[in-house]
Amino acid sequence: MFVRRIAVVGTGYVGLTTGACLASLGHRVVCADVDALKVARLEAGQVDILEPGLAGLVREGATAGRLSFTVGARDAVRDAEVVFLCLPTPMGAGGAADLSAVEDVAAVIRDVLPYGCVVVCKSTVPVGTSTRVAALLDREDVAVVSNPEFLREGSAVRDFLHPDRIVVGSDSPQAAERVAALFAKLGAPTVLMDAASAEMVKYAANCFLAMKLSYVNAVAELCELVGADVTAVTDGMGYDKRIGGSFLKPGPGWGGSCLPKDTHAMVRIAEGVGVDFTLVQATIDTNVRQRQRVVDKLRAAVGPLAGTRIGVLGLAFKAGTNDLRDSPALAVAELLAFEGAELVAYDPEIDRPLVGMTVVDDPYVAVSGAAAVVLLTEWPQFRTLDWTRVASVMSGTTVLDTRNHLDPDALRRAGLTLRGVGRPVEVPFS
Ligand SMILES: NC(=O)c1ccc[n+]([C@@H]2O[C@H](COP(=O)([O-])OP(=O)(O)OC[C@H]3O[C@@H](n4cnc5c(N)ncnc54)[C@H](O)[C@@H]3O)[C@@H](O)[C@H]2O)c1
Ligand SMILES: O=c1ccn([C@@H]2O[C@H](COP(=O)(O)OP(=O)(O)O[C@H]3O[C@H](CO)[C@@H](O)[C@H](O)[C@H]3O)[C@@H](O)[C@H]2O)c(=O)[nH]1
Repeated sequence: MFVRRIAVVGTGYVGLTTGACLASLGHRVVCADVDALKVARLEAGQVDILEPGLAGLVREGATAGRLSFTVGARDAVRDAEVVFLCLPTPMGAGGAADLSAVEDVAAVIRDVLPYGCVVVCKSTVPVGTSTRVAALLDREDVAVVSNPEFLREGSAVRDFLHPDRIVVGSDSPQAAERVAALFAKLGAPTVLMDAASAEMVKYAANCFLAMKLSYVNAVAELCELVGADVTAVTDGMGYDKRIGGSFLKPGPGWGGSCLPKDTHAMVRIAEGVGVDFTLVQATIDTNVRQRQRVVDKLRAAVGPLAGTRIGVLGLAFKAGTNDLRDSPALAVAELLAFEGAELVAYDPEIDRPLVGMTVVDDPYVAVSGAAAVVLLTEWPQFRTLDWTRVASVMSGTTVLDTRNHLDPDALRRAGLTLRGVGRPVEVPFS
């Protein structure tokens, strides 16, 4: 394997994982960020995001002299053969992807890139961004490659090192081969294509995943009305290999730093070429409805929410992460707070104050005095709470489990009334 000198710009979930994993494959990697404090912490071996295995890889890479950190992109790229752009592309005005960080960095590095290096866009970006980056770089000797990333938060290192596939797109086949070769050791299926198609793969995949989730949430809604149990329904569906059993769990709506912004961006991309992508818009609308459904169920169970104490279990957008970006739990909490509910929340990985609620560091304090408890994130430890103790400190008896995560028998034994999603009003014994 060729050992390459690599620069990674942006040390967030994608950049830090990319840098640490490429260093673990033997490459020499410099990671750059604008955030000087973050760089200082990384230099000291401190990783602030919750990603199993990442801190270990960062320390190993640094100790072996293969991984270093610096502030600002210019110094990082001076000596690089390959430059990965792992920059944020958040939802901008009107829902389109905001490409300013990618464009700023392209403009900042253009005159210091070594002759013949390759610039790789790993950020999720609309079709045409590679061409735009190439125009900003304005360097005939520098090829631009699209290499979308498919890792999930909470399993970033595992997903990076054991990907289902690697997608590499470029209008320069040689540059695409050069980038694909960096990952050769992973032995993953590698799909080479043109840049536009690679850029589209990422949105098409994320929108499909979001559509699957909105579909299952809509099926769950129907199940409640017709008297079916969505758990049995998805079990029966998932054995069909064409459907697959994963991504079929209903919940309080999907969230996180990617699916919400990428679905909105896809709608805008379609609009830009005169297409009304109603399927993706309906996926978004169905998702927004799920949050209101949680509030409606709580109101139906305990009456008007103004002045009513609700215990909230879980704030992160899914279990296994401390990321709150576009968390459905926060969206639900905001709706509850708007109706005047008094919220006391507990999440095992969140210990900072949040607007509209009191965040506590003990689940039993969160549920104390609550007329109802709502579980919004499927942390494993919630299953093993002492539900008899929970029942003894609550003022009411309703537990709304928006993830169908809890053990109905344990709650029933504690004298609590469990309401789930897509299941009969009172969840039967399992
Ligand atoms: N988070 C994920 O699970 C995930 C997975 C696949 C793809 N993506 C995509 O990857 C991209 C990055 O996402 P992320 O979650 O890693 O973002 P992030 O917000 O976690 O990290 C981005 C980093 O870039 C830094 N940065 C911003 N402007 C900079 C600049 N001008 N120069 C240097 N550094 C700068 C920020 O300080 C931050 O550390 C996005 O396009 C996202 O859609 C994210
Ligand atoms: O059966 C399921 C699976 C997921 N979710 C929810 O869906 C959201 C997104 O989950 P997940 O996809 O695991 O989170 P991310 O880490 O944001 O990963 C997605 O977004 C990344 C950024 O683009 C992509 O790289 C990944 O492939 C894609 O799965 C979360 O709110 C989950 O709770 C459900 O409600 N039910």
